[in-house]
Amino acid sequence: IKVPATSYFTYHHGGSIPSQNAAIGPQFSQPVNYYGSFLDSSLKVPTQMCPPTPPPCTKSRYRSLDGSCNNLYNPSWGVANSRYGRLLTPRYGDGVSSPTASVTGHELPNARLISLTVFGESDVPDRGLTIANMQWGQIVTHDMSLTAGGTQSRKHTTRCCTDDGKLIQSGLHSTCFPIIVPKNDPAHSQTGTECMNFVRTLTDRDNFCPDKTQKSYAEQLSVVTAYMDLSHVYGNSEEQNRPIRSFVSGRLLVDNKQGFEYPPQHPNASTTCDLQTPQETCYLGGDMRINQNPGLTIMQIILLREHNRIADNLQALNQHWDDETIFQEARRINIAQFQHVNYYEWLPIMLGHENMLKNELIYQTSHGDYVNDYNPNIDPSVLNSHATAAFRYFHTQIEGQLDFVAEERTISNTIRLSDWFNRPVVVESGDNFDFLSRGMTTQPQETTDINNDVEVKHFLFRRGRPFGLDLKAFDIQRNRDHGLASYNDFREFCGVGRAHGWQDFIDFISPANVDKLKALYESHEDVELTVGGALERHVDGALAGPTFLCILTEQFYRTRVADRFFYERGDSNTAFTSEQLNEIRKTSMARLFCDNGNNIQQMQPAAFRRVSPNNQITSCSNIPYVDLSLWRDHSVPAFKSDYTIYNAPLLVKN
Ligand code: HEM
Ligand SMILES: [Ca+2]
Repeated sequence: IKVPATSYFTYHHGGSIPSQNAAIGPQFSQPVNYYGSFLDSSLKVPTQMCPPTPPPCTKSRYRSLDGSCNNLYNPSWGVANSRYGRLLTPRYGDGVSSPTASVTGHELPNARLISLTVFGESDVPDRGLTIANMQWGQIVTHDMSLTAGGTQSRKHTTRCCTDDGKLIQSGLHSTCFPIIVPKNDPAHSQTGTECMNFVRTLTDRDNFCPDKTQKSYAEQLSVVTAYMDLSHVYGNSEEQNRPIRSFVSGRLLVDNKQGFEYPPQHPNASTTCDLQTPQETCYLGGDMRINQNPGLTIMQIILLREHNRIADNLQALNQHWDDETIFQEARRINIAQFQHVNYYEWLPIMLGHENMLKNELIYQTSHGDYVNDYNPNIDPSVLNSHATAAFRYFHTQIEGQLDFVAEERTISNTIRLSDWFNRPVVVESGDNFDFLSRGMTTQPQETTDINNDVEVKHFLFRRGRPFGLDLKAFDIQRNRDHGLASYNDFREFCGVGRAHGWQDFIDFISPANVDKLKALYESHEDVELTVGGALERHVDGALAGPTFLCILTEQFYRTRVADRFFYERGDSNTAFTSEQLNEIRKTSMARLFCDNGNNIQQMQPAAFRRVSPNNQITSCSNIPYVDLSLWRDHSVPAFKSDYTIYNAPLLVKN
């Protein structure tokens, strides 16, 4: 399919707002914050701890932990605990903060019902991609955003439903927005569950300091740095970073078990993991979601071990460097490698290589070329439409059965995802780390389509019970909670074309699916972004339809050009040497598995892709590596001369 000429392909480049259709009345969303400047004043914080204005930024060689001072003109852009960005004004039911309602004023159709009737649950293996591709996506997500006040780990402390699945009738908490289970639900009717606990995201209206930039409607807060800075490995503040550092030789803190490094034990395990015994492992990392599922935990451990591997190399090369210098230099290299894998290996699979080149998300670089297009006018905030709808579309790629795979790539065991949510012990017993890593790089992910695996559709976080939550229903409910503008609003914004009736959706949505929507929603204006976008036929070469692709493309453009520390920059204060940059560009997912498994000897060079005649398993020694000897520093601590830490105050307590 070809995308219409007026589409997103060029829309973020001349700095102009896309033209508006004059026929659109004021009831429809209009672009706001196109280049975003509303965040440039104070942040909202609980009244009792409104901080003084932060001190002016010092020009550091290193990123702050909370993201502050990345943008020197707007130091609070992209920081942890700030607002998501918006492309279009929200559609709250009351225009201020209540969940989206139908244009008729009625409630929107039940989220679980939409999940059950519009979205399927067939398990179709992807023809080309491995589970590692899906799993890396979740790692990218966790670096960029996390809704405030939520938890994805265990039972939420705010209860909207009773433990036996009934709606709490009186005194319902103001943040409750439970999903009511339809009467004839194929799963939950078996156990009599009538209510799924769902808690609304905290916004800038929830008990914060006075702020002159307060708008007439609520904005949700994200608790992690918007920058692609491995905040999930290093934490989002000094307070989160300190307990996970060893303060020796620049290393992150690890527990040594059978000779291998694992994250330290969480001091309050029972609050975040679903332990079967009090002794069971539960990890502490830079992000509270580290224990959520085994594949994610493995990726977090790989990035943790990679930090320590780099630190050990730097220490050996530079005996005169102190702990802080090694820590910051290793962190800087680890982030650079991560950004490289994201922009040059992973995102092209998701967004399409051509699309990325065309929109200048990447360039055709050679050797050590710098890319100097940093733009301090662009707000790096993660777009609400990206985090709450477009990027969540890839939940369709989740595979619910995880194979254990031996070095010769034979399957020795298979586990159910829902037996291991928030129980990371599975990754550290015996050879499981390597068996699961090879499973991830052997087993196909599920096809990017309208299906969601039953393990996340009926059994999410089931904690030993027969059934659990529904991730698709959650995504739909979250879309309403955040009051996202409608699918049709985004179609127009993205140049896909505003639909004037149901029939106009059939350009990208199959007639059968349009009929399903028509049977559920009262108006075509009611169809939500997370629903409509997920039904679109994909754009050639990408894994999303034109509306989602527009949002994803815009997001990853901003994430790169709004990051002063992006690894390809040539700025003399922060740049790698051109030779070092050339080395960073050799990073690959395959090499990360090789270097950080317990004992992984072989891998296919393109680990996000299935083994094939063009992508054969080979010895790790054949896979290119980053030569860290280029970081030998002859000029005694040259790096330390302009090194300062910006000690940002904690803005909002989690
Ligand atoms: C086994 C794999 C995964 C599981 C179990 C999982 C589960 C979840 C859960 C429970 C939430 C919070 C739902 C809510 O309360 O609103 C969530 C949010 C999200 N997920 Fe996933 N997910 C997985 C993989 C992925 C992948 C592969 C991607 C994308 C490539 C992704 C993207 C997102 C995004 C963008 C959010 C919102 C983040 C935020 O701003 O808070 N997830 N996921
Ligand atoms: Ca981050």
